[in-house]
Amino acid sequence: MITFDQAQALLAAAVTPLGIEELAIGEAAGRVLAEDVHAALPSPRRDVSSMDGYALRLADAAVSSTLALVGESFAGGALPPPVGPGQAVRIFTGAAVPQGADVVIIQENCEAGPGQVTIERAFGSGRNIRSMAGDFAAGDLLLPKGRRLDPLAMVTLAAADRAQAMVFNRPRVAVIATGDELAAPGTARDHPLAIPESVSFGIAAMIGEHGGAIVHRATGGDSLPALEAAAGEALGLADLVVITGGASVGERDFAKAMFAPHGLDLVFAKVAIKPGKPVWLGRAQGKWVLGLPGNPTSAMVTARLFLVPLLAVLQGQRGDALLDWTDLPLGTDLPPGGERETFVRMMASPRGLVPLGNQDSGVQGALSSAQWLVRRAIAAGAARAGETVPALRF
Ligand SMILES: Nc1nc2c(c(=O)[nH]1)N[C@H]1C(S)=C(S)[C@@H](COP(=O)(O)OP(=O)(O)OC[C@H]3O[C@@H](n4cnc5c(N)ncnc54)[C@H](O)[C@@H]3O)O[C@H]1N2
Ligand code: MOO
Repeated sequence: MITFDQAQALLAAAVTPLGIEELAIGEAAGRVLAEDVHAALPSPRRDVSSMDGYALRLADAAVSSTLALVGESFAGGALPPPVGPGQAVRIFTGAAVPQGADVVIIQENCEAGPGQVTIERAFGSGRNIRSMAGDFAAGDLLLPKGRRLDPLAMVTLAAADRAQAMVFNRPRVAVIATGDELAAPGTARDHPLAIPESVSFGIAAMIGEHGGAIVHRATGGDSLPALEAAAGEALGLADLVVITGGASVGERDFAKAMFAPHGLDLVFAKVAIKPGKPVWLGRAQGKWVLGLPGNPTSAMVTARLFLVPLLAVLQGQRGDALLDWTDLPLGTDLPPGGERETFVRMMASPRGLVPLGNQDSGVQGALSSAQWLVRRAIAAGAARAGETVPALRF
């Protein structure tokens, strides 16, 4: 059996990004940039006021002085006239600072009269002026290739004055859940031998959060001919097929077998991890196939550890960038590690991380309380409360 690191290296070596396309900015949220984005303009474009008030010369800014109002400056309005000695311009937030002015006194410290303004109160040392290009200059690199256009990056993209962006294609993903016992949520109560099909809903949500588009969903029983047909249909529609269940060694574990007539080539199968040992990755008809164990906790842990990096690489990112372990303190002692590398489901507490009480691979009830996966090496020694351990956001 290969180790977790070996499996990650095989994934990174085998998988390459999908194609790229140009999208209008309004369509690009959530995509990954396939180009560097440079600023077309400086920001701010010129010296602008950061407050509503009066622009004047610092030399004229004594308390009780009265200045002649010679114009006004609005954001997006005409450029104001210059300010000379003894003069001021009415100014608003974001508006151009007139030539000659080097301070804006906020209006709360002034009293305006007809054609004039008097500085009534002492003001602080701030000039209330944002300098031209103080944020970025024209030509500056604002967003690198590989950056996901999350809500914050969307602001930066628009500020670069870009109407469109080159982005990686969204991976089209098919999700197949297998098992004769599975029934659609809401219907299991009607069949004494059925259980709700839960896993694919978590997997589909994770795919959506990481930039994939679900193009097909199916639930298959445990009959091989029907599963072979389902595999063919999914391969025809998607860049990636995620199949849950049937990954182990049971008589009706057909997840790999159903892709065999479609030319399945395995990248790896079986990894020395707990939970999730039966996870496998392959390629068939030029499409990726990721097999996850059916046990709900195992499926979600292996999705976080393999599906998320796989989606990242398909979208031009480094898969290991999504495996960003942080050292965090334990809130309790941990027993020694076993013969498989273990990913312990943990919650944050004021004392540090504490494991969920039930670490069984089949857990569904407490799964929503799991916030972190703590990595425990094969045969790791016991860990004490207060020690730091590598943790990954689950
Ligand atoms: N003799 C051995 N038995 C097992 C081994 C082994 O090495 N030797 N490995 C175990 C491990 S580890 C795991 S993990 C499981 C995974 O097996 P499968 O991927 O074949 O999963 P299934 O048998 O199909 O299902 C396991 C369990 O999960 C439930 N399930 C499956 N799919 C769903 C779903 N979509 N929604 C909700 N629940 C689901 C299923 O009913 C089973 O209870 O194998 C061990 N066995
Ligand atoms: O590896 Mo399985 O996921 O332990 O139960």
